[in-house]
Amino acid sequence: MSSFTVTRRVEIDAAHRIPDHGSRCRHLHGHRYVVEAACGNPSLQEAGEERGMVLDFGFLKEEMLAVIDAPCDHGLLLSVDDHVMLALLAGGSDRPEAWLEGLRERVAGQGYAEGRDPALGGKLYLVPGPPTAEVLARHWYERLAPRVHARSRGNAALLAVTVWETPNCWARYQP
Ligand SMILES: Nc1nc2c(c(=O)[nH]1)N=C([C@H](O)[C@H](O)COP(=O)(O)OP(=O)(O)OP(=O)(O)O)CN2
Repeated sequence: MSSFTVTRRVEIDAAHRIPDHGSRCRHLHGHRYVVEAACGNPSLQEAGEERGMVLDFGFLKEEMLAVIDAPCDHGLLLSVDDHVMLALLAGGSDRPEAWLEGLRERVAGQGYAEGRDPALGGKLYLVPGPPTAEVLARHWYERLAPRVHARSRGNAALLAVTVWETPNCWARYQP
């Protein structure tokens, strides 16, 4: 059976750290992340403005910018369990415990928390585990998949998300 795949790439700059890492990756550092989303469809759409397409590249770009670029570009990607970093940032809040509790509730409820940190005012994006390339690939897959489905009116499916941390290291989530 034939099938078609389209892939869109977005790039962001972000900082992270891997708190449990035994070497240098436990220290706060940055990456030029490259994120690729691959979408598939066994056949091309037959009507409307997406006729002849799996999914309009432009629609995929809009969804990736909303889910990845807007909350994370020039941001700080942390684990909700990174108590050291979160305690530092909470120092900028009038009510640090309430701020931390709010973040924990949002990560438990929806799988992530986004916003501004009260110390530096920068973008802060929390995920449930260490922000490795693997965890981020799975996380962005889970956020993007329903948007791809909706945006293609149920025609296309998100197949995989690939996250490049460096030009030589990448991880892919493909359920
Ligand atoms: N399986 C994974 N291993 C590592 C991850 C990861 O997300 N998944 N992340 C890191 C660090 O964040 C680090 O920034 C990248 O790894 P490292 O080996 O240090 O990369 P280099 O700087 O040597 O990469 P070059 O492309 O060679 O410059 C560690 N491991």
